[in-house]
Amino acid sequence: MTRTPVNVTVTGAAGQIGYALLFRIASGHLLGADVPVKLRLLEIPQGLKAAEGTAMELVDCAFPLLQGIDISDDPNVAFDGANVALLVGARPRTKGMERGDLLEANGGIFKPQGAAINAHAADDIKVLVVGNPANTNALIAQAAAPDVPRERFTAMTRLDHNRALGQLSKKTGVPVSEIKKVTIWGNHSATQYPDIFHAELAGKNAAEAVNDEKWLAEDFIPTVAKRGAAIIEARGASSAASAASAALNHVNTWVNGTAEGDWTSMAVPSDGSYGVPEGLISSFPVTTSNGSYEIVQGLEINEFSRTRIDASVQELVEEREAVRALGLI
Ligand SMILES: NC(=O)c1ccc[n+]([C@@H]2O[C@H](COP(=O)([O-])OP(=O)(O)OC[C@H]3O[C@@H](n4cnc5c(N)ncnc54)[C@H](O)[C@@H]3O)[C@@H](O)[C@H]2O)c1
Ligand SMILES: O=C(O)C[C@H](O)C(=O)O
Repeated sequence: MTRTPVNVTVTGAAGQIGYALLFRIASGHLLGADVPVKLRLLEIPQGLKAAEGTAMELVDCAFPLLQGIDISDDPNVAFDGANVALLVGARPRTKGMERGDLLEANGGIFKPQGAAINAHAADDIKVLVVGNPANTNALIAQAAAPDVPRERFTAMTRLDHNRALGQLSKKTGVPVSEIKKVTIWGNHSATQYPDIFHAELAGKNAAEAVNDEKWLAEDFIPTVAKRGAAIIEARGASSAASAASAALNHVNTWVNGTAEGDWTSMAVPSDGSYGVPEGLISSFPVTTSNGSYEIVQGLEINEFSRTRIDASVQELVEEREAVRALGLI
């Protein structure tokens, strides 16, 4: 039987993450090697020509799974029938811009996009927000989509999760494939907390195996948390291929499930678990199956972790207060 194609909407399609993402979606890395897709690309008017160029290249790849590409600058068109939405396009911080200005500018993007998702997306819509500040942009889009179940709005901390795996592997020599149960808590920002106290390295507790709290506090945590800035410094542009790869991982895991004995990190609406105020879109350890996720329960949080989780969550609280004051949620 021929499968119905899945409609995947990508915003910011002509940007650098978009360029690293679209070819892999079309070749089956988002949903699976047997799932046909239709791409719906959203750009601002100035980005349409470049998006058309990318669409020409996608056609030229003759991907067997790609069953159509539509391009629009109208969110109501781009989200029509969307089953998966990757909200990548965002307003970057420019010189002289305060955090409040950044949140307001992004409100102008994510509020109408949330409303368009509410009005036009498919009933099974799953949303991943990549564009920064990702957690709070997801909150803005969610607030504008009251008819969509709130748990369908998520933000990306999978890149941070993957960065943590990479750093642990580099330190210990244990291959990434044998590292499990790493967690990113909180915001996708420099306050995030990469936690290895529950992680396993080749079956052994990672914090015990590493046994080096100085490295943990002074090297591992800041390296992971500030990796985005380090990439910008080195490349002169923010992470693109690794961000695209993490976005594919996030959705693929959400749809197809976490491996037995492992979990992943996703920023999802809090249900109050681990003292994170309800409704904040904060990163947690989650397991997924049958297209749903659950926050891992019952983990013991030591003092070292508690302070760091609370600091990142406090930043999210402040961002929520700021967008509330701006009338965005
Ligand atoms: N969550 C993460 O882990 C993570 C990692 C890396 C980058 N990011 C963020 O992802 C975002 C995109 O990064 P990039 O490198 O692709 O940026 P980019 O500037 O190369 O591309 C952004 C694209 O979005 C488009 N755009 C802007 N407003 C739009 C709108 N209203 N509708 C549709 N498209 C719109 C722009 O025209 C541009 O083509 C940035 O906010 C970046 O900070 C997040
Ligand atoms: O775009 C940025 O500011 C950095 C990005 O969020 C990243 O983590 O690489």
